Amino acid sequence: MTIVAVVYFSESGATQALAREVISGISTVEDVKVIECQIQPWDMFEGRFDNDEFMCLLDNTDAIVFGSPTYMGGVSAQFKAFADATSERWDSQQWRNKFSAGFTVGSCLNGDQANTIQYMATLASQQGMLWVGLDIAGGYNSVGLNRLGCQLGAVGHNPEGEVHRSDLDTAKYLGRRVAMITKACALQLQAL
Ligand SMILES: Cc1cc2nc3c(=O)[nH]c(=O)nc-3n(C[C@H](O)[C@H](O)[C@H](O)COP(=O)(O)O)c2cc1C
Repeated sequence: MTIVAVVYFSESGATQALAREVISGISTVEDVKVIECQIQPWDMFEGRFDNDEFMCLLDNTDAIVFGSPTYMGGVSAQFKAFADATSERWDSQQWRNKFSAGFTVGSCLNGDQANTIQYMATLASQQGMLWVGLDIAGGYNSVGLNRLGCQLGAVGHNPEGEVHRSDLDTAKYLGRRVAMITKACALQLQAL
């Protein structure tokens, strides 16, 4: 069975709302199992992410979707601590050829969310993973998906505590896209 994990940090729930949409998009694809992995404050020890069980779960996946709020134009410290912990998989390129994608949310309409997604794509590349962006031209979707025009991943705007409906739907679309691509290619990639 194809397994897709959604790894995210969320403090006040907006990134979690996007994560739940990504998960619901993944769940629309038959024979794909989804695992929700939320980075918790108690996973941090002296500034480092330390949760072996969490990391081992991710080892056994075909794809990992990353999520973080945008903090000061980048990922949150808690997500970065998780990213730093993946360095233990880096030297052996243990996560090579897993698919990956990313989502984020900020309280500004253009609060440098794209920079957060760019970092996630860099992390994925460092791990030899394959990045899946959006195949939706911003402003050209009949139901308003990708209204913020970021094709590298799903970006949300959370002006007053609630993520815009169209951004939630975009996250769901991205989850389904990752699941479909992963399901179609995972076996061939494992053989490489
Ligand atoms: C320390 C900090 C830095 C932030 N920096 C940004 C930012 O650079 N751009 C932005 O649009 N929003 C920024 N925000 C707003 C958060 O991204 C926004 O509230 C988001 O919805 C939080 O996600 P969460 O509800 O999953 O915790 C910042 C919030 C905090 C607490």
